[in-house]
Amino acid sequence: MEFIDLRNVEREYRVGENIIKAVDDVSFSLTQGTFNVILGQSGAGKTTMLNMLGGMDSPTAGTISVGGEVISGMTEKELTDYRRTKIGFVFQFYNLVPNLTALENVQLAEEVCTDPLDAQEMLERVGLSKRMDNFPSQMSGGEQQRVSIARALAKNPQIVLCDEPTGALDSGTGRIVLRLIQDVARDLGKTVIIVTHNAPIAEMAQTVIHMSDGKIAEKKIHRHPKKVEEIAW
Ligand SMILES: Nc1ncnc2c1ncn2[C@@H]1O[C@H](COP(=O)(O)OP(=O)(O)OP(=O)(O)O)[C@@H](O)[C@H]1O
Repeated sequence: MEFIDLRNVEREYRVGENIIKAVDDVSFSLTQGTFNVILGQSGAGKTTMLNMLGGMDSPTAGTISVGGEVISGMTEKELTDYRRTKIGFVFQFYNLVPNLTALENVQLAEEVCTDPLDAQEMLERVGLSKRMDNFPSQMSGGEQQRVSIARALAKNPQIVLCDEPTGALDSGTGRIVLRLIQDVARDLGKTVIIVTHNAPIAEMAQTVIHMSDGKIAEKKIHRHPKKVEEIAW
């Protein structure tokens, strides 16, 4: 079985009389240590998928396994533990703590994880060795996103989940951030999943899960994924 494995996953929402299938009978698998994109238009079911992979939500049917462990039937407490130890999150709007410095934001990982990586080293890896004592408000959007990447990696997670990580950045800064996620995650052997509506980003991925209307419209494997510099944005 692959590292991440989804079988016939559904997530239904009941709104009044109606049932909405945000994710509808989705099956796919992803290999450990790869760079993957879940692509889709607004309403396709990407966030619902990300929430289930990240242990914030559970499917109403089907199974999700990660590293041989079935997460779809976990209790709230088990899911909290899973989120805390196995997943690093990178969000569109960074979600840094405003009154903590860059270093302190990354050090938060040490408080919640059993096997964290060194916060200073993670900030050096993302090119911020000179900005460790800066507060988020003293940094550009791209720099704040680099702090949030360092924070996600410092947890030493198995999976890095990124929700529109370049959505608030100009294209040049977005490229730098994507290259960083790709390079640092590869060096550290992490499995990356980026959720985006931005189709060119998918060309960088080894696997693309294209979602439409809650279903998989297409699954693509790129034997030779493009470098971020080769992508027409
Ligand atoms: N809590 C909820 N209650 C009812 N319907 C929901 C809920 N969350 C999502 N949905 C519905 O499920 C579908 C998929 O939503 P989802 O947020 O996963 O899409 P998305 O691809 O992430 O979209 P976007 O890019 O706009 O964030 C949509 O039709 C949405 O309205």
